[in-house]
Amino acid sequence: MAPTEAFAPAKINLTLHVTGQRADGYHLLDSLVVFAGVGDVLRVAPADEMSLRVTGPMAAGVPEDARNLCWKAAEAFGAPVRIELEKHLPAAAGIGGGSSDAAAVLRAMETIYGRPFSGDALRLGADVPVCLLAHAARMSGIGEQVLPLSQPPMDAVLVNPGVAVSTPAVFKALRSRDNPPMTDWPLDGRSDSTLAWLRTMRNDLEPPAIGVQPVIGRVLTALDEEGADLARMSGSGATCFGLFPDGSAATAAAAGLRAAHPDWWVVATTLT
Ligand SMILES: C[C@@](CO)(OP(=O)(O)O)[C@H](O)COP(=O)(O)OP(=O)(O)OC[C@H]1O[C@@H](n2ccc(N)nc2=O)[C@H](O)[C@@H]1O
Ligand SMILES: Nc1ncnc2c1ncn2[C@@H]1O[C@H](COP(=O)(O)OP(=O)(O)O)[C@@H](O)[C@H]1O
Repeated sequence: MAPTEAFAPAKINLTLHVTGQRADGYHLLDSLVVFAGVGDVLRVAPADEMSLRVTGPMAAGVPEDARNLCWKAAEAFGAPVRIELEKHLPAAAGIGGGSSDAAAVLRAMETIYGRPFSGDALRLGADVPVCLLAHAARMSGIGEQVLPLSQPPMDAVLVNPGVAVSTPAVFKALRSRDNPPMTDWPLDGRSDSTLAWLRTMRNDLEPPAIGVQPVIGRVLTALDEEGADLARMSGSGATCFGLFPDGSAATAAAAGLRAAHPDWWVVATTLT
């Protein structure tokens, strides 16, 4: 039987407000999440026992055993499968690579076995519910509340400076845990009003992440210098995104960033 293919797009937090902390230590979030055109590719097929092979340009260091979220997702679905993960996204990068991979495995298994995933996606990771939706959404709670919304497509450049960032370390370095939630966003679907609103929003994890990895500050400056309308970090970092007026401006900015920083991961893409 031919493997079922599933795409695992990069998750981008256009905003990430930390609004409180639960007694168990998890933080309450209010985040506008979108998905990029770039991502990992999963090939999943039924098998007698679980196996995982990781290939692709970003495979180095990604676990090929039960530590991988893909493996955990298949176990949660409840059937052994053979998985090939073609890794294009940097890991530990604030773009939900592992979570999006896990969600793609669940989607592929839903197709293969003809039944919906009946487990709790949140138990796999706080980002897995929104990645299972794979559509623009307001994410709240600790990640379990996901409200789909329509969002004008945005031309963007994603930049990762090649440093892995630990999500718990960034949350730990956060100074204020009780910050205001997002305000209501414009409903007119216009790119200019969405951009103006986004500029007034925040990623509360950006200052602590810059404290942990100062190169993130240099990425944001480089995106500003390439003419981004808005430059901000995604998730707990270190990947940052720049929003550009159109696709050709994003492509030109990406070329400039690659020339100046050949060791950085730089991709022009569309966020939807
Ligand atoms: C910060 C976010 C924003 O979208 O993205 P990433 O930076 O991971 O991409 C996510 O909330 C991360 O989701 P995910 O990476 O799935 O988190 P988990 O594995 O569940 O948790 C990793 C650790 O992050 C912290 N954590 C995570 C989510 C949350 N709402 N509060 C937390 O305090 C906890 O220290 C937890 O032990
Ligand atoms: N499928 C996967 N892809 C990448 N990393 C994974 C995967 N499964 C487990 N991991 C582990 O999870 C950690 C966090 O990776 P990732 O999900 O990409 O980061 P983030 O939570 O910042 O978006 C990595 O350090 C890696 O060891």
